[in-house]
Amino acid sequence: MKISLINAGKRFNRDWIFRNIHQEFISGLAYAITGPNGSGKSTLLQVIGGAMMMSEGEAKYEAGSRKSEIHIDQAFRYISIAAPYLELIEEMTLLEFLQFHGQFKPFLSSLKIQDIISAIGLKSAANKQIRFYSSGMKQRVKLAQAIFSDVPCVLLDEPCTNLDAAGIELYHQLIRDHCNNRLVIVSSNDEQEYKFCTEVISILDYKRQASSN
Ligand SMILES: Nc1ncnc2c1ncn2[C@@H]1O[C@H](COP(=O)(O)OP(=O)(O)OP(=O)(O)O)[C@@H](O)[C@H]1O
Repeated sequence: MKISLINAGKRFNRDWIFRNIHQEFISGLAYAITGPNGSGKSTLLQVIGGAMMMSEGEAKYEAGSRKSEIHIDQAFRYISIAAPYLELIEEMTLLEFLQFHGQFKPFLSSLKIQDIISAIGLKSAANKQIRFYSSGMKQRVKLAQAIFSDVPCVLLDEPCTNLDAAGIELYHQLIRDHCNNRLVIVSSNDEQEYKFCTEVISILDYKRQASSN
């Protein structure tokens, strides 16, 4: 998969959050979007994922062995995202939630739902409603939903939110085991969340241009 941003800019009302981003994101590489609180990391991640319109410029999505171009309306089929602002369906148990999710976005074909539940260490809570989960347990579910979806691109916004040391280790394990040949983009200001990323993009580089234009 390849995502290309061409002259991408986003503003809210009169404030440009970023401008003039020319960047390619290519499968097999892991990218970090870094910057302080409120700098626009989540906004950029949503623009990349096609979940938020940009204010200027364009995004191009290509997938498959022939790198066929995908219309932005269909990009969601190729992309999964875990983010603090995305809610789980808390009335469901974990088992129900994963079964439900899998109907819309299938999981990696080598894995059964029980394997996914075991992989995130929530076997004993599989039949408990998610609303009774701790914040760290919910974060594990969000990571599973994104990383185990059978898509070429995984977007992770502050992936270690609420995770304890074991949860952080699990996160890195999931990345090592399941994300090698995929396109991974992490939005974070915490180095331990993106230490595996070889490409680091500082949103501040695109804010200077935003404020001087
Ligand atoms: N829907 C919106 N309408 C207006 N302003 C918004 C909207 N969404 C975000 N913003 C503003 O855009 C800026 C960037 O927000 P964003 O959430 O992308 O930052 P961030 O770098 O991800 O922050 P954090 O590290 O705190 O999560 C902030 O000033 C925020 O208030």
